[in-house]
Amino acid sequence: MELVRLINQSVSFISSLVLRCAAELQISDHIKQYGGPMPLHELARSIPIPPEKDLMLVQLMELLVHQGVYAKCEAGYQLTPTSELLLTEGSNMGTFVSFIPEVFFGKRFFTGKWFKDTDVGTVSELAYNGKQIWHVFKEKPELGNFFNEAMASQCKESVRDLVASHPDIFYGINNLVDVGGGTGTTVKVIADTFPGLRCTVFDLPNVVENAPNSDSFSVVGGDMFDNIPTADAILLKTILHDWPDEDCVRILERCKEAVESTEKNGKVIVVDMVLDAEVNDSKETETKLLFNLLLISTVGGKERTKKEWHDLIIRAGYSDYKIYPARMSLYSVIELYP
Ligand SMILES: C[S@@+](CC[C@H](N)C(=O)[O-])C[C@H]1O[C@@H](n2cnc3c(N)ncnc32)[C@H](O)[C@@H]1O
Ligand SMILES: O=c1cc(-c2ccc(O)cc2)oc2c(O)c(O)ccc12
Repeated sequence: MELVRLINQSVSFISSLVLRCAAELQISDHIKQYGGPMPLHELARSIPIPPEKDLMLVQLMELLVHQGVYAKCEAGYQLTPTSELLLTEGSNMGTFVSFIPEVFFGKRFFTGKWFKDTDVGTVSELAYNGKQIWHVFKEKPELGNFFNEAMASQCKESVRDLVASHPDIFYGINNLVDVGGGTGTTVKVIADTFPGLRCTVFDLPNVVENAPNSDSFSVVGGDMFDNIPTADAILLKTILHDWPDEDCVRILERCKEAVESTEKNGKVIVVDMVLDAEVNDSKETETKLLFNLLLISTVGGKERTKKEWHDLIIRAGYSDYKIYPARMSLYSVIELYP
């Protein structure tokens, strides 16, 4: 068993690559368009791939069926709720699963040498002359656009989950600013769900300049460490996990100032992982631990336990907070009250 476990883990990188391959070949879209269980040869011709590679496609599908990403019956391959998430006309998470950080940071990730090196800093700082990824993205817009699209492509699903599980969070507020909201995917879903709510996306100028023109939300460019537009509610969705504690305290202080300067009893809504929250699924804890390592190494952030969230919120001067358990996704909602 131990040997199998070790070998399994050492070849597990293939799982990420095969998933990326399925996304790039748009296998989910082809099966959906076929309209029923899709035989292998139909899938192969529809993609299309050269007939000499059919056998390779069989092996790829075998693994994905074994892992529950696709299903198979006698007549052919079928979608499962997991592979439906890759549908272009649906959640469209293809860009997210295609985001392989090696493209950004080279191969320095988690090598023994990297651990032993006296060089400290994130892999981004080591690969790009001491620069944080947010600055690299400004200089290399093609990398920045890929990252923003990857974030946007996982947003739809997690925000739909958020508004469905916790609609009450948005009741009674007139305006909301999504700080670090990228190109507006999150605020679009929120504004479409709550049409009376005025929404603004706030992010670095080089990011919001790529936001689509929309009647549903407005756009402001700026730096969240300097000044955040005032609002009844500030949303921080997967922002604080990018930063070490001292920076999070600064961001939370700016957010507190922004919600305190309105007439309403404002609040800050944090959407992020809670490492020791109740879990719905056995994969959840492992996924949180994987993300934790990813963030520590790429941006110098981390996922946090309930105690770490408590300490951060109190240090930033908030009087109270409430953690809502995650219902369907990895993310919990934490409401902060000034
Ligand atoms: C992990 S992404 C989260 C995007 C989005 N909230 C989501 O849930 O997908 C972090 C975002 O923070 C933005 N960001 C980084 N530094 C920032 C700063 N100093 N001021 C404003 N936004 C910043 C990035 O441009 C990026 O869009
Ligand atoms: O540096 C990253 C990388 C990711 C990432 C990696 C692999 C995927 O299939 C998707 C995403 O996500 C990040 C993230 O969410 C973040 O807040 C900062 C950095 C990164």
